[in-house]
Amino acid sequence: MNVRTTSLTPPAGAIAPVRHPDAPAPGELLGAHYDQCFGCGEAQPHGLHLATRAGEGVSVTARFTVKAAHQGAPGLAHGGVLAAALDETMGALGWLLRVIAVTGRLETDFVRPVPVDTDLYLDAHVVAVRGRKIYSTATGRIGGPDGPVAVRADALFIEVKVDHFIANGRPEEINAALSDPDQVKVARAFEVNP
Ligand SMILES: CCCCCCCC(=O)SCCNC(=O)CCNC(=O)[C@H](O)C(C)(C)COP(=O)(O)OP(=O)(O)OC[C@H]1O[C@@H](n2cnc3c(N)ncnc32)[C@H](O)[C@@H]1OP(=O)(O)O
Repeated sequence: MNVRTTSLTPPAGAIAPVRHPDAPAPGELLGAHYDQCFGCGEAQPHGLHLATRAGEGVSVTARFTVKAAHQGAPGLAHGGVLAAALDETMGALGWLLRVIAVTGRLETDFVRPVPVDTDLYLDAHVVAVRGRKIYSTATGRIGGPDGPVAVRADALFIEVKVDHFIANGRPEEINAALSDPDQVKVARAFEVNP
């Protein structure tokens, strides 16, 4: 029987990530990869509206303002929403590697409660890569980029082909995304190298 490891520690043989030569310059705003994305889409009314910037190496930073719609307990962010913010931030790292990847496993530590109206300062980087497996880590701080840690996560992203979305996504959204006349937007909806 093939027993899958659940460890998020990169295995022997994992290598350092390589920033793609066409990756956006450090400090550059990445913008939404898909305008309906719950994490970053500008046209998604229920979304987190995460604003992500390229960092040095294979790293990004992001800002997320916790809104009333993101509550779990009264006045506090829902843990699943915070996990989504960490997931989305790490998801953006694929754009610096120029690979399409989806989250396979995500482990989150909730360190401090995060009140509504808080700006969460997120940073993420790829730790190592082994074949299709991308090991990443992310931290969310409150009060500023050097503020106390509120949440952190480790994740394993798995590289996929664009067929992953075409075969599994609902046809109406897939067709709408593919028929956008802006080819860069089409490419980014699926995080494909344009
Ligand atoms: C466009 C970018 C948007 C970014 C948005 C933010 C990121 C997201 O939220 S993505 C959405 C959430 N994620 C998903 O929907 C993914 C759903 N899962 C899947 O489609 C599949 O399980 C998938 C693609 C991850 C893996 O399936 P498959 O391609 O068949 O890979 P498979 O051959 O099983 O595994 C490949 C390797 O990864 C490992 N692996 C796969 N899944 C896991 C897992 N959950 N935990 C640990 N290891 C795993 C396998 O053990 C295997 O390792 P090895 O090569 O060492 O044997």
